[in-house]
Amino acid sequence: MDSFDNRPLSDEATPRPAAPHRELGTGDNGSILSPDQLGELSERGLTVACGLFNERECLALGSAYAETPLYRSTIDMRRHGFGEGQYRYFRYPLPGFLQRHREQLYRSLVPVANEWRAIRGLTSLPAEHADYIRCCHEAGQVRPTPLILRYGPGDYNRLHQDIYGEHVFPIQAVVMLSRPGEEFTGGELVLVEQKPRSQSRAKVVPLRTGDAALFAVNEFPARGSRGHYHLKMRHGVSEVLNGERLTLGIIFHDAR
Ligand SMILES: O=C(O)CCC(=O)C(=O)O
Ligand SMILES: [Fe+2]
Repeated sequence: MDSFDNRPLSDEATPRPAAPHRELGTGDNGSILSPDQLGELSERGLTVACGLFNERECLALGSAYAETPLYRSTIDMRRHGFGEGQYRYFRYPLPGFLQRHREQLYRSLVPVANEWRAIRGLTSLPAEHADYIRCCHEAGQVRPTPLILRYGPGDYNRLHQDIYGEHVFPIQAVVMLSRPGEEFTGGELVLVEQKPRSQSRAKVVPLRTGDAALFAVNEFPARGSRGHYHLKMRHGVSEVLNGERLTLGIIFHDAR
């Protein structure tokens, strides 16, 4: 069972000043993302949902980093040439609220994913994550991909793409669990966009605690004068200068 959900989440933690949150969930489109956010994601391959995770959820996930039984594997980034730092993939069942966020986010993101797929001439993905994950599992992609990443001073994450098999849900989320500027400095999330026959463009994504960056996993379409072209995306993290930086990654496909 999901013991994680029953753990006492301390309400006595030092209250953080509330960030001025961008509106989440207009209700009109049944999405936790506003039409503006979905439009920005669709056209630019990136949007930020401020305060998607609340303070309790961030604290709970941050302090759960040390709880080994929650994870299926722990990766030393240096050993694999991925950078410096460590990350841990959750095992199933995911903590209840993480499972709910993954399903709810999927439901909000799948219209953009399907719009991108239609431009590529690909079939639509199911509206519900449970049905999508069944397709992954049937294709042998059975290992859960949500993860927590931990970076200390000098740690960083090389530019990469999180593709784990034939099934690739084209959007992923990175949620900031730590308090930037207080708990760590440096460590910016960086996206690099590659337009065909052009030099690369970098985008630094400022995130506060609980904010989620939502961005293209491998590519997204843009309209050109002669139809669509595709921009390749890679993401990484600049060097952490001081302190400890924890993030949650939510990837919607599973891994082989
Ligand atoms: O730590 C970050 O900001 C990036 C995490 C990441 O690469 C991922 O979740 O796929
Ligand atoms: Fe990643």
